[in-house]
Amino acid sequence: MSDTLLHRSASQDAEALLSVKGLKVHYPVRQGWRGRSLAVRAVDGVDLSLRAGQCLGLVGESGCGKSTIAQAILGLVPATSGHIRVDGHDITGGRRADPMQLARSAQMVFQDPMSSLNPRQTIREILAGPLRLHGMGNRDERDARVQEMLRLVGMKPDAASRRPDEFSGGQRQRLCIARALILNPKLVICDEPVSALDVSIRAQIINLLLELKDELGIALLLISHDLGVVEHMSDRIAVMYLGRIVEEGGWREIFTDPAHPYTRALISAIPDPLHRDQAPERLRGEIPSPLNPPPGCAFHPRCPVAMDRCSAGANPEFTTIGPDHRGRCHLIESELQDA
Ligand SMILES: Nc1ncnc2c1ncn2[C@@H]1O[C@H](COP(=O)(O)OP(=O)(O)OP(=O)(O)O)[C@@H](O)[C@H]1O
Repeated sequence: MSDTLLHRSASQDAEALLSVKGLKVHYPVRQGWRGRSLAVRAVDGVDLSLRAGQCLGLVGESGCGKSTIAQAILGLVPATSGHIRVDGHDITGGRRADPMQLARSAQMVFQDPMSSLNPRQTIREILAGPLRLHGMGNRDERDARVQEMLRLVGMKPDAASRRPDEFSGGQRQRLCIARALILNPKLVICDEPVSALDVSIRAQIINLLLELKDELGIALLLISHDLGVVEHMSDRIAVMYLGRIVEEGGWREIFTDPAHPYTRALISAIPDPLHRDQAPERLRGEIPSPLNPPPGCAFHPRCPVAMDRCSAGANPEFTTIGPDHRGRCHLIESELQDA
């Protein structure tokens, strides 16, 4: 890596609200009855960096390790190795973060707003719950904060005395967003925030998240297998395949000049004619098991342009494509050498 890039990434990290370095999360499993111990390499050496006011889209097929990264950032699964810093707090390396402190720094919006709100509680009780847990404010102050949050997410004041089943899916997701923001976190992880919603209201929730990001200066980590949503929301994108980032860069780099065959295949599957200047490169087969990843480049069995060297040796290292663009692929290495 060039000195300039090293310098750039060091200065980016200095400003980063979220910094993930060399993260591995391996789940131990046993094969068969009294079988040998194996490891599911759900996350296998991931670096990520995200600044305040920025949205980083983490995209990849189901099972590639996106949710495991989110859980590790929230301290819900232990890192096997590597480091995670959230808002200046190291939450790995043996010094587990104070869960209360971490909850004030990072919160999550889940995919399914139906199941993530307790149907027996009023919206006031649901939203004020985190404030009570953290001993913040008296009853009047908590009520005022609940009203402030309802306003922020575009809900009427009388929503506070109602229960979740009185609201539509889109309104419930607004309420989940209000609950995630009530402690004033600096990082919000959105795991498939619109995929359970009607297509007609997805844009409203996406726009709300973008407005809140700008208004509050929060950092958004958007997890999705839907590149259309990621394209709409993200400033930067990291494309993940079988536990590793295979390409990352700014919005423009990823969507106008995708370099990795996996990214190209994902983009060609977006149902938007603007991105279909070439015949779609359909992905062959299923994502392999992280219990037994393919040798060489893990993507080679499904890659439409795989070469002999892709199935041999180690997974490719990152190649720098541009100032804000890098990818792991032997083809990228060869193309840059030939250029
Ligand atoms: N507790 C666990 N024990 C063993 N393996 C697990 C565990 N949790 C997840 N995995 C495996 O780790 C891999 C990554 O899972 P993860 O849920 O992080 O992927 P994902 O990209 O978020 O998928 P999805 O989009 O379906 O949520 C998968 O192969 C999954 O089966």
